[in-house]
Amino acid sequence: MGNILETKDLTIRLGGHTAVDGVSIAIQEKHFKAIIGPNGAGKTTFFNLLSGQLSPTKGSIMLKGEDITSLSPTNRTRKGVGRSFQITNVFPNLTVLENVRLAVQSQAGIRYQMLRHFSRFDSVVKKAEDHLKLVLLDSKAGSLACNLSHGEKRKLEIAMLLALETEILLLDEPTAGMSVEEVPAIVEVIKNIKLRGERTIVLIEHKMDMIMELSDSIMVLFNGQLLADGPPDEIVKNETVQSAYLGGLYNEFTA
Ligand SMILES: Nc1ncnc2c1ncn2[C@@H]1O[C@H](COP(=O)(O)OP(=O)(O)OP(=O)(O)O)[C@@H](O)[C@H]1O
Repeated sequence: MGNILETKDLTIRLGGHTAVDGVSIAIQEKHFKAIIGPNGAGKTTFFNLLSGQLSPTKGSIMLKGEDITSLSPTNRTRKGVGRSFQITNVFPNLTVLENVRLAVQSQAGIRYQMLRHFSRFDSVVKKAEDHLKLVLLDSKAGSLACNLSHGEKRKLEIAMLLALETEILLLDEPTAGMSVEEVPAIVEVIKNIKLRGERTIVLIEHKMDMIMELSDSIMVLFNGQLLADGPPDEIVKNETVQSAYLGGLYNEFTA
């Protein structure tokens, strides 16, 4: 399978600091890549560059061979690069199903005026229900989004991201802020998405057991630079990576 996403010498300076420094990677179609690195390594900044929230100082981003470096986030989503919604994109006073339905509707480009006939759009509802099943949230379809637990809200965000039907999913720490009990469910959700084999997934995470279980490959950022990129078993044995983590995240890395 060919590369779906590539970066070449991707670099950004922020406030006099090079947050991402000359990163060149290639991600194959349907691949599951994790991005790890100590706090401040540049992981989120790298994601912001991929999704278009930030523009690089130098370098380029290619999607299936097309240069998308100067495209807006919306246009990148249209082309197939989807990033998980933040809680702020969720309508708190709509039900879970209505939130996902609106995301499906926006992807399908159905016009606002047609919203009143929305219940007739069986296929839209069906798609929304499928996405909710995949994220194990179908039992909460009728609940108001504001009444969900933190973990359930993260699942809803993922369902809304799935609704955009992008080939690439960028998941930025989906377990952030979750209680220990909530984590296995989100791992299950991401595993389900992976098992469907339809998407390329790029995941930022700190939880090493989750990364080891899900990833085809792991890239390690350190001080904005690409320290290593390879299969999980190679990465955990990599001495440079181990010593980088000795700086403070050693326990996390070996957990
Ligand atoms: N807007 C900004 N202006 C100046 N510096 C920034 C800005 N955004 C990020 N940085 C700096 O860039 C570096 C990389 O930050 P980034 O948030 O990408 O790291 P990270 O690997 O995602 O960290 P964490 O694991 O803590 O989320 C940090 O030193 C951070 O302070």
